[in-house]
Amino acid sequence: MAPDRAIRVEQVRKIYDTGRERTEAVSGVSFGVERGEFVAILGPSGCGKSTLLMMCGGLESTTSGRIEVDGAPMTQPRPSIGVMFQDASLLPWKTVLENILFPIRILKRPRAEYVERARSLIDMVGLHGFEDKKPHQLSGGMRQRVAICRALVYDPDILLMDEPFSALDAITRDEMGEALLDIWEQYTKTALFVTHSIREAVLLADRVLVMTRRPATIVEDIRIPFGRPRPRDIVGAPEFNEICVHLRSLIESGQGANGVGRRAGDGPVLQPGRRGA
Ligand SMILES: Nc1ncnc2c1ncn2[C@@H]1O[C@H](COP(=O)(O)OP(=O)(O)OP(=O)(O)O)[C@@H](O)[C@H]1O
Repeated sequence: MAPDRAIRVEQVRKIYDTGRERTEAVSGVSFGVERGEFVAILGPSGCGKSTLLMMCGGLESTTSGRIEVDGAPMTQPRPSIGVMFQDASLLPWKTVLENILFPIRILKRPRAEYVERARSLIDMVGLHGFEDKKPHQLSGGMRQRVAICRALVYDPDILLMDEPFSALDAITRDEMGEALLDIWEQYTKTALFVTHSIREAVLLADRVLVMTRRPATIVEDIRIPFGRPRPRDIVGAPEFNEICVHLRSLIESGQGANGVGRRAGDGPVLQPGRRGA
């Protein structure tokens, strides 16, 4: 395994068997994520994206295949992996600061060493002055900002995010995308990010994996040609739009089920670099 490969997924398959019903959610998926890389997973609803993410976090078992994180088989959750879900799931009786510091308590780390980091994350996501508020006093976007801080406070190497902004309105969602870009530029982590939003995937990611309908396989692995720091106005560039259109057509066609997928290393379908990104 390449030393800078943070996540390696090899021929992973997942069948949910409830006794009465067998559902093949993921079928023979393979990919790698380099250290410091931000990889988005896009695909139709119900295709198995969350299942794949949970398996990478050790929160769900694989039926067959292998997942390695930092070179070791992934069998159970680890402190080096932070997770963030669609629902912020904050503790309603705790303040913003205490919610952010909650993982420190769970991991039995010395709280005093993390308070400053928690406060700087709070500032970074624009929540300065809200440290002592309770979740019900915050908007949905603010709660998700708290959840980002909570996922990052103990400095995990890898962040797994499952549609973290999908419950938000379009404007707040854009703001959250920008907040995440800001954070990324300061604390580069390895990230696996599940989203339904093509635009969000192209704005945030270094690579986008496009999945087919269930059982999910990867139909395309495309490298996003925009560097970092990523200009916020990139969303208005014709090339940005061109990539989005291409991804949309792939998802809508649902093509590739049990077929051969493309990898970023195979050469970009769009060859965007040649268009002077
Ligand atoms: N615990 C479970 N038991 C049985 N079936 C499950 C379980 N979790 C998920 N599934 C099934 O596996 C399939 C994939 O679900 P998953 O949540 O991974 O898809 P998804 O792509 O993340 O969906 P969405 O985009 O709608 O959130 C679905 O058919 C779902 O019903």
